[in-house]
Amino acid sequence: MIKVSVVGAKGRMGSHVVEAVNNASDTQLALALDAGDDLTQITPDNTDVVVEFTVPSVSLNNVLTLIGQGVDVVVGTTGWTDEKLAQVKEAIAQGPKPDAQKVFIAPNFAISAVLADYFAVKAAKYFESAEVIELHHPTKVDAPSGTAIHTARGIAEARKSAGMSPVPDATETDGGSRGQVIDGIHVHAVRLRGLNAHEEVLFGNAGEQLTIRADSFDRTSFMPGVLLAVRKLAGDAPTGVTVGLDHFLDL
Ligand SMILES: NC(=O)c1ccc[n+]([C@@H]2O[C@H](COP(=O)([O-])OP(=O)(O)OC[C@H]3O[C@@H](n4cnc5c(N)ncnc54)[C@H](O)[C@@H]3O)[C@@H](O)[C@H]2O)c1
Ligand SMILES: O=C(O)C1=N[C@H](C(=O)O)CCC1
Repeated sequence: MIKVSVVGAKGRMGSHVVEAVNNASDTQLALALDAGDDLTQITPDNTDVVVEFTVPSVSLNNVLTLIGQGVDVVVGTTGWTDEKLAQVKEAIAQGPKPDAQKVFIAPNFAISAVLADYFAVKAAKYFESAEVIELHHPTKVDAPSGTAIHTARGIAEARKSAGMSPVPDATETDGGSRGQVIDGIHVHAVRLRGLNAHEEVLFGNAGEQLTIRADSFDRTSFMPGVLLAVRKLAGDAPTGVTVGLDHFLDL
């Protein structure tokens, strides 16, 4: 049995993870902690893998504490920047198991979203224009979504590798309506009661359009991906920091 502790266990995602861990035949719940709890209760004696779903403002500190505790961590919380990832790598190097520590971070655990992201990166070099629209429930604290940032960066990277020019855009007045520009790609965030987690990637050429869309209607959609990551970390996942569930899929 894989012993799993959950941090952020009372949250929308964390409570689903507790249920998924309790229901899977190869995992068992160790500790379920939330704000105000002492994370140093989590040790290699009681926990094989920690799943962390909290809020972007606290996640880095939680991960640094858990690395200090010598436990492997699956992170679903958003808000990861290159600077934060560098701090995680440094903490691993200075931590109790620098050669064995595993930290896995995924902006999205839903297979639909991971595939949409993957297909978007493949399509990127074939289209002059690209924009990302993400649509979420109105209780989400961050915008744009971590998934949309990841998608925009992937599209930008693919365009750069293909030697493409910036996306065409003659906008002279904006007022914010063109969204946030991430590595040259416009990202638009919609917050609407009734939605859960959705993303559309729009690609355009003269006379044609490709739309790639992923819809997570329910948070249960994230749980197979979370359990896959837990099993990989308890098994043959690479050491160090890995970002993106695509690394654990046969793509
Ligand atoms: N990767 C994915 O597939 C995926 C899917 C959905 C949500 N998310 C992300 O997961 C995060 C959580 O989303 P949510 O909807 O569950 O939020 P939420 O607000 O429902 O839950 C967050 C939980 O974290 C707890 N918390 C706050 N500070 C803490 C601390 N210092 N230590 C421990 N727990 C603390 C809160 O009390 C709360 O219970 C967000 O960043 C969201 O974008 C990722
Ligand atoms: O509900 C959320 O919050 C979600 N956050 C992630 C993101 O920001 O990309 C994944 C989708 C759901």
